[in-house]
Order: sequence, then C-alpha cells, then structure tokens
Amino acid sequence: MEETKKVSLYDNAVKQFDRAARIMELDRNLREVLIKPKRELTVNFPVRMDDGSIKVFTGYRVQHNVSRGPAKGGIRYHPNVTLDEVKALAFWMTWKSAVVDIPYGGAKGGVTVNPFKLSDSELERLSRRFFSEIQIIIGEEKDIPAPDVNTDGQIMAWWMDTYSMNIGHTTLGIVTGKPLEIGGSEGRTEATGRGVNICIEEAVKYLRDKGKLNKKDEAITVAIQGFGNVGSYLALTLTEETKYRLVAISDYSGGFYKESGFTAEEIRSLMDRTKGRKALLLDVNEEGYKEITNEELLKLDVDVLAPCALENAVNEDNAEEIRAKLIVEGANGPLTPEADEILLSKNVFIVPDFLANAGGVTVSYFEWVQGLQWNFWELEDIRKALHKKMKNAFCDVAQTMGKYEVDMRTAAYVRAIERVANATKLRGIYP
Ligand SMILES: NC(=O)C1=CN([C@@H]2O[C@H](COP(=O)(O)OP(=O)(O)OC[C@H]3O[C@@H](n4cnc5c(N)ncnc54)[C@H](O)[C@@H]3O)[C@@H](O)[C@H]2O)C=CC1
Ligand SMILES: O=C(O)CCC(=O)C(=O)O
Repeated sequence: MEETKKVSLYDNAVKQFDRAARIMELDRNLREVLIKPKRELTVNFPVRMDDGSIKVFTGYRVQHNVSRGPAKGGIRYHPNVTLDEVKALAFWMTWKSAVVDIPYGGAKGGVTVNPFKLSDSELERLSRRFFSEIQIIIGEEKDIPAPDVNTDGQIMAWWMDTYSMNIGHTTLGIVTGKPLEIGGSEGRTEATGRGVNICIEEAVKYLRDKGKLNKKDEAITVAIQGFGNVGSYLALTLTEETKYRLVAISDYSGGFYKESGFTAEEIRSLMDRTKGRKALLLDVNEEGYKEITNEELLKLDVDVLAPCALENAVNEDNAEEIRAKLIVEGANGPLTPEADEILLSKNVFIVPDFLANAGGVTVSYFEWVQGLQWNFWELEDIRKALHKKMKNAFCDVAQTMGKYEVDMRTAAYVRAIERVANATKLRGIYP
C-alpha cells in the first residue's frame, strides 16, 4: 500500500517565513534562532472519569519565542491536536504579537480530546489537572494562556482558580479571556471577530483605492466559515453595519445561505441558541434559509470570504474554485501554502491570519495590563484602542507590501520578523 506523508503544519508555517526571510535577506543564523521553538512541553496526565475509571490524556504547551516579552497564546481542546500543530500555532503567535506591536512572544497549547464527549465535571477535572501539569513553565510574567478552539471563559476561570490555589493567592494575570466577574476585560470575547471586521474594512478601502473593487453603492457580500467565538462575533459586527450583506454562515455541521443577508437580530438569536453546545447550527432548523455544505460556502460568489474555523480549509483541492476577491483569515492557518499560491495567481487579496485575527491577543494584552494593576477600563476605550492597533498594523503592513512589492502575508512576516530580529540582536542572544 502506498504511504502518504502527513503534511506538517509547522513546516508549512516555516515555508511562509522563509519567503519573507529571503526577501529581507535575513541572516541565516538568525533565521535558525527565529524559527525554532524555545520550549516544548508534553504532558500525559490522568483524569478520573464519572464512572470511576482513569483515562490518560496528552496535552502540550509550546513557547516559540520570548524575545519581546512573555510567551502568549491560547490553548485548544480538540481530538486532532498534535505537537506539530501546537508548534505551528505558537510560531504564528510570535509574529502576531509582533505585527500589532504588543510586548509579547508567542506560545500555544492544546489537549488531544473531544470535549463534547466529556461531562461538565470531567471537563473541569481535565482542565484543572492539565493546568497544574503545565504550571512548571507558565506564569503571569512568563507565559499567559488564553481561549482557543473549544475553550471558553468557564475554562479560563477554572485555570485561573487552579493556578491561584496552587500558589496561594488570586493571580489575575495568569490567564486572559476570563469572565468579567473575575478580572476579565470588557470587549475580550468579541475582540477577535471585531478585529477581523476592522481588517475587512481596511482591505475594502485599500482595494477600492487601487481600483480593484468597483462596487460603490451596493453592499459588500460576505461568507463566514465557522460560527464559534471568532466567526459569530464577526457575523454580529458585520450585520450591525449596512455596508455589508452577510449571505452565508456555517459550523461543523454545515451551513446556511440567505440571499438577502442575515440581520443582526438573527445572528444574535443563533448565537444564543447555539451557545455552550457543539454550536450545531443545523440543529436550529431555521425557516427561510437554504442549507449549504462547508465546501459550497467556500466556493460562493461573494466579495469577501472569512474562514474562521480550522486549518487547511482552503487547499489545493478547492482553491481554484474559490470566487471571493478578498479572503480575510479569521482562523489560524486556514489556507495551505499551495492554496495561497493558486489564489495569489488569481489576484485574490489575502489578509493573513496573524494580522487579521490579532484582535484577540490585543485585547488579551489589555486584559493582562488591567489585571496586573487591578484597575479596569470601559468598553468604549477598549474598542477605540483595539481599532487603533488593528488599523495601524494593517496600514503598516500595506506600506511594506508596496516597499517590497510582495503579497500581504509576506509583508506581514517582514514587519514582524524585523521587530523580533531587532529584539534578539539587541538582547545579545545573537553574537
Ligand atoms: N478565540 C480567539 O480569540 C481566537 C481564535 N483564533 C482562531 O480562530 C479559529 C476559530 O477559533 P474559535 O472561534 O475560538 O473556536 P470555537 O471553538 O469557538 O469555534 C470553532 C468553530 O469552527 C467550527 N468548525 C470546527 N470544525 C469545522 C469544520 N471542519 N468545518 C467547518 N466548521 C468547523 C465549529 O463548529 C465552531 O463553529 C481557530 O483557528 C483559532 O485558533 C485566532 C485568534 C484568536
Ligand atoms: O488571546 C490570546 O492570548 C491569544 C489568542 C490566540 O490563541 C490566537 O490569537 O490565536
């Protein structure tokens, strides 16, 4: 039987880095320093199940780079989590923090588990045990976890409580994405989706200025894959503005198409009804919407496609059939390098993940600063500060595109690598 080689997400991420490294003529030794993760921790840990049996789970925390500040990044619970995936996600976190210029390095974590197969008490025991296991490398000035796929405010609360109990006092700065009642920040839950929205706005302006998007009075049509934290808040913020027509949404179970566009009220209602469950949109059984598959959604004739679910959604098998003019990556790694190449050759404008979805880590940074000071800000101030950060980063990267005549992903790497490389050299790690 022919053996198929599994594609490494981390190797794919390094390929993206290398394209930028070549263009900026990055020193080869410095490249070695910058691509390698600093620390990789694997933990196998027991959890008592409700029936009294013990199950051993595997989890990871990878700190990719800490030159510009503490390691920072979410932790996901998913059956397909591997060390390779977590390494790639940690790698992207480094460039994400750098491209929006917040003083963090990059980290990511994951537990290989299907959380929907656990009871609430099993989920709590797994969460608390896992967090204790990784406590040897985390800390409010060392490495600060946050939510990601299938982890939410409740899990952040358990993690914060576990760490605080273990060290003997409440430590708000150990985790971000916490509920408001226990030191969370206004605006964190919506932040990633809102940040993606800001990038769509800036990209539409950019394309209009360049004469590449000729729609004037008509609404911009959008399709969103994924209706979790990122996708649902992107949907909500877009439908609150008349300049967009959100025509398609989806989740793991499939999607809905609505030619006239979803209203904010409909999105709010879908969010309420799918909250805390597997987010199975199709269970909602809505009237007046057409059911579509995820593949159909990706190939819709829309102005903007926002993949906000998992990695590799757009790949060499479907990239040719993508019809959107603008792709704004809400998820981490939703396009394979092969898809990227095909789409660029078709002149599709792509706002890369580590810029497009940096709103989450930006407001996490605000939450961390507030938590360290025990002093909390108003929602309006958070939204304003987020908007400023995202817009500045977008414009900075757009300028770099012009300077080097490259695509936006490569330009974003160039800006991010410049910052991390400078920090590395200044600190003297590089001889
Ligand atoms: N939560 C955050 O603040 C941030 C998340 N991200 C990234 O955004 C992506 C989504 O994360 P969240 O929204 O937080 O996760 P989530 O767990 O809240 O939602 C994930 C969504 O994707 C859907 N989904 C899962 N597998 C799918 C498939 N095969 N096809 C279609 N839909 C599928 C799920 O049904 C759910 O609607 C991930 O790549 C994550 O790393 C990036 C930056 C920050
Ligand atoms: O909020 C954070 O610290 C990081 C969120 C995250 O994991 C990501 O941006 O991919």
